[in-house]
Amino acid sequence: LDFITIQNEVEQLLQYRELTPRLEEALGKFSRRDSAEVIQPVRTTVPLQKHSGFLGVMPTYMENDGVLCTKFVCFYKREEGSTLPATKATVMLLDPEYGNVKAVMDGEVITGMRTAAVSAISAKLLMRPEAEVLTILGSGLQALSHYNVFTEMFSFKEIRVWSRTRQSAEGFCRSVSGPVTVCASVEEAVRGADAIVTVTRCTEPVLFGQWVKPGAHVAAVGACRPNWRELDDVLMKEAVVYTDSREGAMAESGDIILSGAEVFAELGDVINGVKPAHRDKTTVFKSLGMGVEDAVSAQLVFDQWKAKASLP
Ligand SMILES: NC(=O)C1=CN([C@@H]2O[C@H](COP(=O)(O)OP(=O)(O)OC[C@H]3O[C@@H](n4cnc5c(N)ncnc54)[C@H](O)[C@@H]3O)[C@@H](O)[C@H]2O)C=CC1
Ligand SMILES: O=C(O)C1=NCCCC1
Repeated sequence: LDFITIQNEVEQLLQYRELTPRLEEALGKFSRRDSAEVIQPVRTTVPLQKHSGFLGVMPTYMENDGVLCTKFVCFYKREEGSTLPATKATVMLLDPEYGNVKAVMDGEVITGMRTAAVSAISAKLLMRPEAEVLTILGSGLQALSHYNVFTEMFSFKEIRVWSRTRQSAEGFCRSVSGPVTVCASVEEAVRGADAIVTVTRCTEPVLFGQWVKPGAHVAAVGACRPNWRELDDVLMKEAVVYTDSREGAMAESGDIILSGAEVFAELGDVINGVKPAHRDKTTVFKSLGMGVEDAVSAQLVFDQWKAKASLP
């Protein structure tokens, strides 16, 4: 086997049931900073000024696991009303011994599922167990993958969705089954919510601390540039802030850099038992996305693909 391209099959090959435990393990490995486990530099970002976008290159090597991977992801601000996707990604698996490409796969499903699964891990660790109300701000690709994994892993009594236009929030609700309601404003959507997922392309705060119930858990997924925001200073300063990578957060998260909020821990520190999970407090998990998440996802896709094709 020399080189394969796995495109549309990724969706069939990747299941949260198998992916989520691998991601949890990978987050723990990353936070140990052992170079035999994970080498993952902060992503290199090249501005695509003419197109209001960025190319992110995300290499990762997991020596003990024999996994060498890189993702290329372009992400864009996009004009209001644009139907073009916010991100477009390709994932490449390489043989670490010879350097040859083992597989090239479409990164859209991987990016959607691994990001949502990591947010769900943050909720498993940091959300109050009696949580009943989930709010999703945004109605795009990440909103759907977050809806799917959060409803698979938890039993919310009520799910609220807000989007910039009522039409897109209604379209989202029609595309899923379950107890979902459309909210007319962010305030209406988040007041009283136990868990809040922010998956917007906004560059100014959309979620304000004054509306957030004390003890709620926020998984903040958008605003991945140092001058972009989704959350306001009040929320960032009142909450206990967790992230996927401290270095990534200090380089890329406008919510952390501009608010001056302190990062309390990485999710991996909680998984490794070296930092506590403050479930009793308001918590923010600031997600930037990591190459190691793509690496374990791509390896899982590759293993499943090989098993399906009955290859050695
Ligand atoms: N942390 C991570 O690992 C990752 C983060 N992302 C980020 O997550 C966000 C969502 O990604 P997708 O769902 O793929 O995008 P999408 O384009 O499919 O959906 C974006 C949503 O944001 C809304 N939106 C756009 N501009 C807005 C504004 N100014 N205010 C409020 N809402 C606005 C859109 O109406 C839409 O509902 C993006 O910011 C993306 O860069 C994406 C992939 C991974
Ligand atoms: O990790 C990723 O993949 C991304 N993170 C932030 C912006 C778009 C893609």
